[in-house]
Amino acid sequence: MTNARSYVLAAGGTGGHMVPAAALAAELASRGHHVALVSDDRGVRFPGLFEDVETHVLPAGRLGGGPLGYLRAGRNVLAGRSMALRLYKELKPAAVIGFGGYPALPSLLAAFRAGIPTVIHEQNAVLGRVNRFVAGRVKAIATSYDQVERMKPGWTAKTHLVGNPVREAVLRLRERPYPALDEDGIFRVLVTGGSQGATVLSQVVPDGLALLPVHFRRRLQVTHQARIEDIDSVRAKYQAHEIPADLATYIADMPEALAWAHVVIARAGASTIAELTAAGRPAILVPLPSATDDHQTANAREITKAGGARTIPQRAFTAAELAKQIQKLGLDTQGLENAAVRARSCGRPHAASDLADLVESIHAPTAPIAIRRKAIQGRLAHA
Ligand SMILES: CC(=O)N[C@H]1[C@@H](OP(=O)(O)OP(=O)(O)OC[C@H]2O[C@@H](n3ccc(=O)[nH]c3=O)[C@H](O)[C@@H]2O)O[C@H](CO)[C@@H](O)[C@@H]1O
Repeated sequence: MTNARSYVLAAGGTGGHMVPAAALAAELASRGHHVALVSDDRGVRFPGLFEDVETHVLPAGRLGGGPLGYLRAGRNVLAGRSMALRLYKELKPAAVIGFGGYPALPSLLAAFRAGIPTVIHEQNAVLGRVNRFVAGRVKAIATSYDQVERMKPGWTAKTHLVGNPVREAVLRLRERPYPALDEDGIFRVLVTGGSQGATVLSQVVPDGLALLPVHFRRRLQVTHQARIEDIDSVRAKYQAHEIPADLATYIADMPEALAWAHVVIARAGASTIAELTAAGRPAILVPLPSATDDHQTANAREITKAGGARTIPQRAFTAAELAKQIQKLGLDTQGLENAAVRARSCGRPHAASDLADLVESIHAPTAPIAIRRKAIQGRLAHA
C-alpha cells in the first residue's frame, strides 16, 4: 500500500481516554496504517482494547501536590518527552494524536519538538487540562460535542466536530431494535460507574430498586458494575431485597450488556454517553461531582435536553428519588421507547471514520516513506 503511514496515539489511563483511542486505532489499522499506542501502565493494560496494537509505556507526571509534586512531575514529563523523541526516530509517525490525560503530554511535547503534526481529540463537553495546555500548538482539535467549554475563539478554524468514537460492537447496536418490553415482562437495568465504578451507585441503586412496588420489583433483572470494595455489600443487598442481579467489578462485554438493557443508571463519563447515544438506550445519569470543571454535568446536557436521559445531581440521588424515576419510566413503555429514540438521535456514529479522515488529512511536512522514496527515484530518473 503506497499511502500507508505510521501514527502514534497518546492517551491517558482511564477508559474514557482509552476506548476512543482504541476505536481510532482499529479504524486506522483497517485503512492499512501502522498504529502505536503510548500511555501509562494502566492504559496499555486496559482489558480487551489494545491486544493487536504496538504499545509503549512512557513516564508521565500529574501536575499538583505542591512544589515537590510539580518538580517530580516536570522531571517525569521531560524523561517521557526524551523517550518519545527516540521512539519517533524509529517509528517516523506522520502525526501524533493526543486523547487527553497526563500520559498524553510527553508524546505531544516531543511531537512539537520534532515538528511532527499533532491532532488532539476531546471526549468531554469541557476541554480537559492537558488538551487545554497544548491546544494552541496543535494542528487540529477534534471535539465530541457541538458546544465545548473552555475553548478559545482563536481555535475555531482548526476545530472539527467528529463525536466520540466507540467500539465497533457498540456501533452495531444502532441497528438492533430496543429490547422488547411488555407490561409484565422482564425489565433489565444496567448499572455502570465508568471504567473505575462508582460507590454512590452501589450505595443507592439496590435500596432504590427495593422501594419499587412488589409487582414491578419482580420484573427486575439487574447487571451491576461495582467497585471491588463495594461488591460484597452490593451482592448482600440485592439478595436481601430478592432482586436478581449479576455483579462484576468490570463488565467485560459492555456492548452485550447495553444490548439487553431497558434502562441504564450511570455516571456521565464521555464514553458512557457516547455508547448510550450510539446504541439508543434511555438513562438515569448521576454526574461525578468532583470531575474537573464539572465536565460530567456538561456531558449529560445534550442527551438530557433531547429527552434521552434524566440527570440527577449526586446530592439529590437518593433511593426514594431513584425509585420515583424508575417507576415513572418503567410504567410508560411507550415513553421509554421514545426516550431510546431520542438518546439515539444524539449519537455520532461516524466519529471513528471522521476522526481518521481528519488525521489522514494532517500530513507531515515530508511525505510518507514509501511515497518519498518513489518521488526521489522519479527525480533521479528525470535528472
Ligand atoms: C472518574 C473519571 O475521571 N472519569 C473520566 C474518564 O472516564 P471513565 O473511564 O470514568 O468513563 P467513560 O464513561 O468515559 O468510559 C468508560 C468506558 O469503560 C467501559 N466500561 C466501563 C465499565 C465496565 O464495567 N465495562 C466497560 O467496558 C465503558 O463501556 C466505556 O467505554 O474519562 C472520561 C473522558 O475524558 C471522562 O468523561 C470521565 O469523567
